[in-house]
Amino acid sequence: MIEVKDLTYHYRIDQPIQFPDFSYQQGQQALILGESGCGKTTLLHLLSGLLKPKKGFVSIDGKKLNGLSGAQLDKFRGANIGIVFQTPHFIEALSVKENLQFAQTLAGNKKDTEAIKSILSDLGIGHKLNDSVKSLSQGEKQRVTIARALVNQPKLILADEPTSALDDKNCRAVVKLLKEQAKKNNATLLIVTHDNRLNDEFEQKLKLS
Ligand SMILES: Nc1ncnc2c1ncn2[C@@H]1O[C@H](COP(=O)(O)OP(=O)(O)OP(=O)(O)O)[C@@H](O)[C@H]1O
Repeated sequence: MIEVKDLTYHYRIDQPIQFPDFSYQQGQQALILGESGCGKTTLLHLLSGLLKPKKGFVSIDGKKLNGLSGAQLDKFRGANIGIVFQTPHFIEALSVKENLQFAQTLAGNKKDTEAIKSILSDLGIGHKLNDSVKSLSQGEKQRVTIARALVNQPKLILADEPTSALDDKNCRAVVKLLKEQAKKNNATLLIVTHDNRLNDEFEQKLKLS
């Protein structure tokens, strides 16, 4: 489903970041672990095509991201990849529903309020549908971030440190939600983190150094 080979990136040419080769099948769930600064966010941006590798490739469903133009990449990402970013960012002037509808439109899909209601209800925030995102608590914002990553039923879900700011209870809840939602859609789930609390939750682990 996803394959990474010879992947190298650098922000400064004298400081290359090399990543190990790996591949995961459709529906697999894995943790990508590593200390702060080792390149986790960089890897996630490479996997989603937000950064272009200096060497090597990322291939998703047999399609090498390097070969796609900017516009093709945007479309491919919208249709196939859901990203849970480290810090939630929404269009503040819009409601939860409108933010999620916007994500559907961006991916080239029709607005589907029923699908939005269903995901929000799975995430325990169905009653927040028409609320302004500005009015949400941090934990609720985190759930809307997850909802936005899932709303287009992506084949691949990438999450960047989704639990590092959460207490133990919410940490367990967010991991459970991500795993359940990925399973429901048979999506591949990759979580990059330095949160060791997630260690026991996943059989598949990849360590970056
Ligand atoms: N825009 C940038 N310009 C220059 N260097 C950068 C940039 N972004 C990241 N780096 C450097 O690249 C390395 C990897 O950064 P990255 O953010 O991928 O690490 P990380 O493992 O996600 O860290 P953390 O766990 O602290 O978020 C770090 O040394 C960082 O300082």
